[in-house]
This record gives sequence, C-alpha cells and structure tokens, in this order.
Amino acid sequence: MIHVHSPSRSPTPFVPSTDHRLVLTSSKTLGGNPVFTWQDVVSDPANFKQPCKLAKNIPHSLQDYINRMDAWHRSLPGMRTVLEAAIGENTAEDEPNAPPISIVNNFDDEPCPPWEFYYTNFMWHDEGVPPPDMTGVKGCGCYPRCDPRNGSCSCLQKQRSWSGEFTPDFAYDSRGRLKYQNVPIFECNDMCGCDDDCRNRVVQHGRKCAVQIGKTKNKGWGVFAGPKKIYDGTFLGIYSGELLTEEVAEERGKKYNKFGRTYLFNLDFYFLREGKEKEEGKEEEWEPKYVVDAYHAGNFTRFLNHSCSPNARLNAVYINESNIDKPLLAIFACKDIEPGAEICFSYSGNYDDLEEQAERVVKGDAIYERCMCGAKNCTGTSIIVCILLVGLLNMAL
Ligand SMILES: C[S@@+](CC[C@H](N)C(=O)[O-])C[C@H]1O[C@@H](n2cnc3c(N)ncnc32)[C@H](O)[C@@H]1O
Repeated sequence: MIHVHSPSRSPTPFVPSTDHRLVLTSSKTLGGNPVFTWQDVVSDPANFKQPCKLAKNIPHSLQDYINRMDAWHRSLPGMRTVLEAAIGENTAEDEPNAPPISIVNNFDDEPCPPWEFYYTNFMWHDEGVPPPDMTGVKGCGCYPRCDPRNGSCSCLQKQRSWSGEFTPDFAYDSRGRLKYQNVPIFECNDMCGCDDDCRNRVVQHGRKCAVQIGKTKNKGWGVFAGPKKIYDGTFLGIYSGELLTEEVAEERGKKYNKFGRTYLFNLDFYFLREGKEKEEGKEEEWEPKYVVDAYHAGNFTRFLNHSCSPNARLNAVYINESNIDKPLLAIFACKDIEPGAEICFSYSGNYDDLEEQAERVVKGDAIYERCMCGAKNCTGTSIIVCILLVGLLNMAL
C-alpha cells in the first residue's frame, strides 16, 4: 500500500512584510506572471524600502534577566560562554564570514563585560529619527563591477564630489583596505548594477579580521587584535547602536556621566558642517542632528578605548541611505596592528581646540577624566574621556 504524505496544513508561500515589498511599476506579463526587471527597482527607488530596526524593539530580555541575578551568579565563568554564544547568534546572518569573538580577562575574575547591552551590528532608530531614505540613492549602472578608470560610475562621482576631488579613485584598494582616511565614503548600494564582489563594497560585507574583547589594566574592557596582524586600512566594524536625536542623547548623557562611562557618539563630521555652512551660511548655528548610543545595544566597537596615539579611526560611510546627516560610523585600522595589541581610536579626533574644550567644562556639559592610554604623546590630563556628547569628530582634512 502506498502512503501518501498529507501535511496537516498546506504550506503557504513566504510573503515579505509590506515594509520590505517592492512595488512593481511594470504592467508587462509573461505567461500570466508579471515581468519584474531590474529597471522596475531602479526606476522606483521611493518604494524600495530598507528594513528599519526600531529602538523600542531591541530584544533586551536576556540582558535584563541576567542583570537581575545576584552578583555571585553573574560572576560565574559560564557567563562568558553565554555572551560569546549570544554574539555568534546575533551576527550569524549579517556577518557569516566574521571570525568568532572571544572574551579574555588576564587581570581579574570578572568573566565578561556587564550584561547591559544587546549585541548587534545594526542601527536601531529611536523616535524622531527618520528611517533609511532611499529616494535620493542613485545606483551606478556598472556591470559586472565598477571600474574607476572609465569615470562613468555614479558612486565614484558622488565620492569625488563630497571629498573635494580628494579621492581620485574608490576609497578602497583591491584588497578592500581603506586608502583615504577621513573622507566620506559612498559604497555601491542595492540600486547598483555591479556584482557583490565589486571593490566599492566593503563595510556592507562585514568584519573579516579576528578581534577579542578583553579586560585592560586600568580602562575597564577594551578591544584587542586576534592572533593575526591587522593591516592598515582594514575594516573593523561599524559603531552600531541606537540612533537618537540630539535632544534625547543630551538627557541620556547626563545619566551616563554620573557613573563615568559613556557610549554616545555625535554624528559630527567636518563635511556635514561645511556642507550646511555652504547651504545656509549659518556656521555657528549648525549642530549635529543625530547621536549613536551603544549603551543598550551595540557590538564589540563599544569597547574601543581612547588613545592619544590611535591605531584605528572612524569614517563616515553611506550605503543605502541618502540622508547625509545619517552616515554609518565605520571603524578602520589606521596603522598596522600587531597580534594581541589593543585597538583604540581618538575620542576627540584631531579636535584640539583646548579653549573650546575648557568652555564645555565650564558650561558643565563635559567632564575630564585622567587618560590612561599610556601613549608617549599623552599628557594624561587634558583629554576628554567622558563628555556629555562625546565624539568631537570635527576632523578637518
Ligand atoms: C566607549 S567606553 C569604552 C569601553 C569601556 N572601557 C568599558 O569597559 O565598557 C568609554 C569609557 O571607557 C573609559 N575609557 C576609554 N578610554 C580611556 C582612557 N584612555 N583612559 C581612561 N579611561 C578610558 C572611560 O570610562 C570612558 O567613558
């Protein structure tokens, strides 16, 4: 007798949520099915919505549960394994080729950093922060991949126009390493015709180098290179977390300053300020609109400490976003980093206007902490390690 397998419920096709669905503009049909061409996508970018993660939906239950445990349970060595597993699970889809992150502590018994954040590589939009805007995102028509020599790639043209012709070529070399630090980077995006292995797609492919989260002697937790040397220009990760309006960040900053640790970074790049100045002629009035907060959600980059002689640097990167005020904060090595060395960047960029720093302290919106970076050029005293809105990324070329 033949048994026919009859499922209790007939399988239903996967229907993506309306938010992510593309609206077809084509009325052509073939054999009764609509013909969905690449042109349909490109000609209707307004409806090509990016998934938008909302800060209010950060899945924080595991963190809150563990935080409510008593100190003895939280200090069990197994906590380290749980956090390492959570990191792997939360990044398995978006960074499938990233080496796993391990947690090390050679200084004391704390098994892992405090369970106060959800591990994520994404940006989670708070109320008042607009979702990714695709309407102004232009795709290049290059195929199979972009060639900087032919000059017709619209992504390269945009890159050049925003960096004052400072980048004659793509920002990355053929090994995916950043060639020009401190210029806005416009990667090829979902509207582009080029292949996934185009040279102008690096940040979107995620981290490739091995890093560790480790305890430092006197700066809390930090980030260290894994067993292999990390070369100058290598992409490390984006400073992910909640994307807040300046007003919300201001309030949070006051709380963070009370316990002397902060994870807030202004989206304050020199080209945004300059752009607004040209546009509106109101240079004094310009303020950064958005701030990244990695306290409740973030990835390993939230543990990067400050150094007066940094080996990593923040750069503004745009992929599927035409709102110039909302770049990704992408962190790249700016020197070769030996295996096991601590990775740090400068919290103050090269913003060394000490007068203005002093003014912030007088106004009460900044607090100085003794810098423990140990670099030869560190004065130890005059570095802002913890300010209300950190991230004076006011780096001039
Ligand atoms: C973004 S967090 C970095 C990770 C932090 N060390 C931790 O354990 O979570 C920034 C905080 O780290 C500490 N920190 C970072 N760099 C430092 C430095 N050079 N000297 C002293 N403290 C530092 C300060 O408390 C600062 O507010």
